[in-house]
Parts: sequence; structure tokens; C-alpha cells
Amino acid sequence: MERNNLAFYDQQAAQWWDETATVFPLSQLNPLRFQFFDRYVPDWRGLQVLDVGCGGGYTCEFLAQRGAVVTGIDQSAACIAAAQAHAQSTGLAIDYHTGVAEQLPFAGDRFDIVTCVDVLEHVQSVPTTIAEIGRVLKPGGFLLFDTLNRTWQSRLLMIWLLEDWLRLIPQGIHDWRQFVSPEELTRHLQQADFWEVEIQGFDLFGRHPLSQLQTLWYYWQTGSLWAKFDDITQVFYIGMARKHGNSMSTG
Ligand SMILES: C[S@@+](CC[C@H](N)C(=O)[O-])C[C@H]1O[C@@H](n2cnc3c(N)ncnc32)[C@H](O)[C@@H]1O
Repeated sequence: MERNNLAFYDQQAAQWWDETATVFPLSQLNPLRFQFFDRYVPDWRGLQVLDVGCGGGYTCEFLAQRGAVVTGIDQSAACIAAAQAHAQSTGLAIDYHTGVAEQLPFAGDRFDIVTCVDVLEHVQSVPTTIAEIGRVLKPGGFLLFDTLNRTWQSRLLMIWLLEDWLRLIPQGIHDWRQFVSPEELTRHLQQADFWEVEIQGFDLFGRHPLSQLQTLWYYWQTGSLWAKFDDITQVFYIGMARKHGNSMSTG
């Protein structure tokens, strides 16, 4: 079976904003992850924000509703078309582009913030992506991200349980070998001139296997998720990295 099958996103694009779409649970992560991101950016109004791997635009619209000036980029032209159509229907001005994270079509030192959520586990090259994000960020700008660690726990939960057994996530959407550990990511960030890095577990499923099952059951019944931030980074983790320099302030 093909792994990290990105064609899935093209196939999903037309239904991206339907509440019954396979990808729709991704939209529910934003209120949770921004509890963490807001620690570093308390006021988003007027900030130039780039969302890398924006899909059909859940995070771009979430950011635009909070007053950010938003640009989104994704490798899937179909997702970008869906994102543009939805932004038009909601009246949000978002600048969307088709393109890859490894070669961002933007001038250097342009954005105050880059968000990259649920994407680093899919890109072809994490170091190149991080270097590109570092290039387009203003000095002192923030990269805010979440991604999957490469551990036996993430393989067990994300691949075997959620993809292969319960089929809650499309089979083949992840390639476990492409997951990146917090240590590897920190090294890439430091090499790309990010001087401050903070990473915490994005504990969607709970600390204990039983509470993981409880959360899955709750999700199954209600369609909603809960999360906490802690030191458990074995599956899903969230973080902030700040580019060297200080030409911006986030209020
Ligand atoms: C799990 S989805 C996340 C979408 C969005 N960030 C969200 O959370 O709603 C992963 C997205 O990353 C995009 N993607 C994967 N590799 C990419 C790359 N190298 N450059 C740009 N986008 C990429 C996919 O097309 C897909 O839309």
C-alpha cells in the first residue's frame, strides 16, 4: 500500500467543509491548539501570518476571524480551489497559493508568524521546510506547529489502531517513517537560526491507555475532541520556535 498518499487530499477537497467529511475533525483541533499558540501570540490582529500546508483552509479562516492578515499555501491545487471558494462564501480575504513547503514562493523576512499544523509528518523534507519557513519569517518571528513523533506508540495508535483497525483515519495517509521526533525537529530548527524552541505533548488521547480508549469512545459518540499540554510527547506534540532577531512585536 502506498503510504503518505497525498492524492487523498485532492480527493477530499470538494467535501473539505462538509461536516461529514473525513477531514472535518481537523477543524476541531484549532480551538485546542490555539490554547497553546495564544501563549506566544496573545493578539493576532494585523499580524502577517502564513499557514503552510493549509489544506482547504480551516486554520486560515480561524486566523482571519481573529484579525490576522492571512496567506495560505498547500501542495494540493484542489484544496486551494476549495479554500478560495469557501473564503469567498464567508467573505474572508485570504491570499491562497498552490505550492510546496520546501520551496515557498515568498520573499524573505515577510511574515510575523508561520503556522504549520498537522503537516510536517507529510512533507518530503523536514529540514528544507524548516529552512524555508525560517527564510520567510521576520527576525523574531514565530513558527507555531504540531506534528507526530516517530515512536512505537505513534505507530501503534496512529497507524495500526486508527488507520488499519478502526479505520477512523484513511488507510495509507501517513508514512510512519516520515514522522519526526522533537529532538530531530529541534536540531533542524537550530540549524535554521531558530534560537528559542519550546515543545510540549499535545495529549489528545490521555496519558493512560485506558483514558486513550475513553477519549476515542467519547470522540466516536460526540464527534468532539479534548486535549491537554504536558510532557507526554510520544504521539502528538505541539511547539513554538522563534527566529533569531527582534524586528517584530506580538503585543
Ligand atoms: C493533515 S492535512 C492538514 C491541513 C491543515 N493544516 C489543517 O490542519 O486543517 C495535511 C496537508 O498538508 C499538505 N501538504 C503535504 N505535504 C506538503 C508540502 N510538501 N507542501 C505543502 N503542503 C503539503 C496536504 O496537501 C494537506 O493539505
